[in-house]
Amino acid sequence: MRLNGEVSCIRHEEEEQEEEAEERVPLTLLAPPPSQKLVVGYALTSKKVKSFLQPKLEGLARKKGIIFVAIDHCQPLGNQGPFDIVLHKLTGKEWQQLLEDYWEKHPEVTVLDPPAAIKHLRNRQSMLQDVADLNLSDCYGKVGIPRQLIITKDPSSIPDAVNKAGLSLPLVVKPLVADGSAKSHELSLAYDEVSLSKLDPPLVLQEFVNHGGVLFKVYIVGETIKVVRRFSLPDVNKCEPLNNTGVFQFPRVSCAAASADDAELDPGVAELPPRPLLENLCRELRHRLGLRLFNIDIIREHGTKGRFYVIDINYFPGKYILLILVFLLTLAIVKCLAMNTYSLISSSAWYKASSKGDFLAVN
Ligand SMILES: Nc1ncnc2c1ncn2[C@@H]1O[C@H](COP(=O)(O)OP(=O)(O)OP(=O)(O)O)[C@@H](O)[C@H]1O
Ligand SMILES: O=P(O)(O)O[C@H]1[C@H](O)[C@@H](O)[C@H](OP(=O)(O)O)[C@@H](OP(=O)(O)O)[C@H]1O
Ligand SMILES: [Mg+2]
Ligand SMILES: [Mg+2]
Repeated sequence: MRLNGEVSCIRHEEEEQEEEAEERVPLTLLAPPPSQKLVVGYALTSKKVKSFLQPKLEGLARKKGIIFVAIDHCQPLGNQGPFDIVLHKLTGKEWQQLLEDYWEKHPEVTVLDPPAAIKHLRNRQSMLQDVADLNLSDCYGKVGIPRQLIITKDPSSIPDAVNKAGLSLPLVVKPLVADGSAKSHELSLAYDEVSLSKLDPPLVLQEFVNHGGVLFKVYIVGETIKVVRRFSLPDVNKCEPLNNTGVFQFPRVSCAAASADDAELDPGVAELPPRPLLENLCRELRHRLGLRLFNIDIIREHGTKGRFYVIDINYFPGKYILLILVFLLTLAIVKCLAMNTYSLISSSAWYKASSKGDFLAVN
């Protein structure tokens, strides 16, 4: 079995993604007529521009009739463009207001994704609410969220609150706000009750779920789902939690550049979540969240076959950018078709290719 986790060499991962996309996506079938251009306005942080808008991607997009144009996020959007699609990942009320004002006047523009829907993911409580409400359970497994407690003030009351809620130690301590800032990714593990009163709310305290040190990153791009394995935190011995005391900060493990490609993993840990279960979960979340570009982090409780927990949802993640390009191309074609400017031969060929599921596969 080939493990497809994070790889240490960025180039290697880019090449792999490109090969995968080329294998799966009949890109030649996806070219709108040369006269038809799709303008994608983007409002991204400089970090995101660097990781997403790589020259190779821009070049490929241009060949397919997609042009990326930087949006000045301090000026009204109506004075810029016109845009067919607005792709954005910026926080801030001013930007949100500018975008909403623009969208109200230009409902024909595709906004990836609606600001209100993204906002839902900026709070770790509301982020997982839809997964909890969904309470998905079928013959392939069960998907829930870890038991958790939200603390907004008074750290001295935390030990009592944890006791009352019946949460067991250790607890994963996460900042309530998940706005992409470095601080919002500062997580720690709290091993004892006394240390809990030294924490700095607003926080989410989440029960640690043993999962064999491997997590699944599920990328959702429109209708497409892509799953990879990443190394995660190792299991903790819950029978002797008192061996450890204190609060330990841990680094962004899931982003760490550690390859799982050649790792010898227990098959029960490495096995991907069942595809029908993921398809069901992703379809539901896509609708409930109203998002088209996001990823979910999901873990399998160690020792179980089908007990899964969603622990994190991120908007417009950094990987699988070629899938995003393909998604933009499909939007371009849909637009061309709507305007009747796309030839029948090309469209039927494209539909044939896409309905074969060439690039919709979960693997
Ligand atoms: N409840 C949990 N049980 C076990 N491990 C957990 C739990 N919550 C988080 N982790 C571990 O901590 C890591 C970081 O947690 P989480 O994904 O919530 O943080 P994040 O900062 O939002 O990460 P990302 O970089 O994916 O946005 C996870 O990848 C996983 O390894
Ligand atoms: O692409 P993967 O490895 O899945 O990691 C993503 C994280 O999961 C996201 O949380 C990051 O976004 P934020 O920093 O905005 O949370 C996201 O940051 P990005 O927006 O800079 O790409 C990625 O680091
Ligand atoms: Mg995560
Ligand atoms: Mg996250």
